[in-house]
Amino acid sequence: MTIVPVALGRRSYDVVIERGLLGRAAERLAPLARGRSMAIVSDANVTPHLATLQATLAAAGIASEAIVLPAGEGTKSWAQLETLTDRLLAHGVERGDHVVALGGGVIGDLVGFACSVVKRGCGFVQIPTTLLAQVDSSVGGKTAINTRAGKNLIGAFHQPASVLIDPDVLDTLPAREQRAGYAEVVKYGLIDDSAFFEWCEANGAKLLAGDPAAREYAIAHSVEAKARIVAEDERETTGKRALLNLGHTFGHALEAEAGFSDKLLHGEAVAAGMALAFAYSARRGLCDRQDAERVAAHLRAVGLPDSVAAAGIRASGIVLVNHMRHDKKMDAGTLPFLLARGIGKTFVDHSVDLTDVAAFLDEERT
Ligand SMILES: NC(=O)c1ccc[n+]([C@@H]2O[C@H](COP(=O)([O-])OP(=O)(O)OC[C@H]3O[C@@H](n4cnc5c(N)ncnc54)[C@H](O)[C@@H]3O)[C@@H](O)[C@H]2O)c1
Ligand SMILES: O=C(O)C(=O)C[C@@H](O)[C@H](O)[C@H](O)COP(=O)(O)O
Ligand SMILES: [Zn+2]
Repeated sequence: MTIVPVALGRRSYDVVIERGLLGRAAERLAPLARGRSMAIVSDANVTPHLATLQATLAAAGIASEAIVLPAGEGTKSWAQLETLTDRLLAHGVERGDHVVALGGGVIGDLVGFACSVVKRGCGFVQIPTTLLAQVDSSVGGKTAINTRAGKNLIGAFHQPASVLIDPDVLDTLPAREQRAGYAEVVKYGLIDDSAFFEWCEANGAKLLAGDPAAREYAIAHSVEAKARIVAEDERETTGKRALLNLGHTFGHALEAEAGFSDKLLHGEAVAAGMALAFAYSARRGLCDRQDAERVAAHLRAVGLPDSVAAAGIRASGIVLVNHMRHDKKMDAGTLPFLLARGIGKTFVDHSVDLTDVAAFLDEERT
């Protein structure tokens, strides 16, 4: 078992990582249940794991009500937020209760946001069931839904009370979703840990094939990296947490162009976005072209997109840049960009000209 503390003063919590933990989750959830029925929110593809969780709770004498929402990015919407908050209120959730988010980043982000507003805030627990959610979205308290204007534009910071990670639930996750989650694993190496990027180059294929040791190492290492950054800059005000946005300004623009649909998964968009951030850094003379090519080569090697075209997007540079103008990092008309001086040397650049980014994206298409 690995326990990673997320140190946030009175909002501190532990991330527990242990194979088979789902079947023993009642031990950790009992104190949070307070003898009341727990609402468990999940999606239609996670029902086998939902059954395991409800059975272990029932065996421990804890009642639960399942709220099963449609799967997919479209569920991070006003409509599903309304459905979910209505269901939570009908369940009788109190401010002192803890709602369980059992699913990927979509369920985690939606449930976290719902719990930040229901009765002006109730507790929640993350039990992430995708690689992406285990290495990234379940930790750190960013919660949100998407709107017509863009990705994650309506949301709140609301920390979970606990994060319970069972790597074995990934056995049922489709290969494409494993790859998408792996993009956020690679991200930690690219941000500030070149040794971890080398580990990814050597072990990424093994991890994606379901090797338990590689999987557990990647999850623990990623959670430790995220916990360290979030503890330093919980609300993304100092620039430190913004590093976790590497590849996301490009990536969110690609996702918006894909209509937040299964055509392009978040992790796939982030993979292409990270390759673009490195290629743009090289074009600006900030980092060696070999580094940019090495990043792209690793992403391609594991089957992730490394360009706008490989992400299946045909939009012009200006169309993509217009999506970027909605980015939450926008500050008095300028958009801080996550660029790199090399692998493991990501930094925030405040001098990026969006017209130049549009020109770069147009060149990149040809
Ligand atoms: N809050 C954050 O810090 C943060 C960080 C990264 C990403 N995100 C958000 O997370 C979302 C993406 O999350 P995701 O990649 O987990 O997507 P997801 O939640 O849509 O899950 C991916 C797919 O896998 C299915 N699934 C989940 N667990 C499964 C399992 N164990 N077995 C079989 N199928 C399973 C789901 O039903 C879905 O179809 C995006 O909206 C992104 O913006 C948030
Ligand atoms: O936790 C963070 O901070 C991140 O940036 C993690 C990202 O992987 C995640 O996709 C996040 O939701 C993006 O942040 P946003 O503020 O641009 O929505
Ligand atoms: Zn992300």
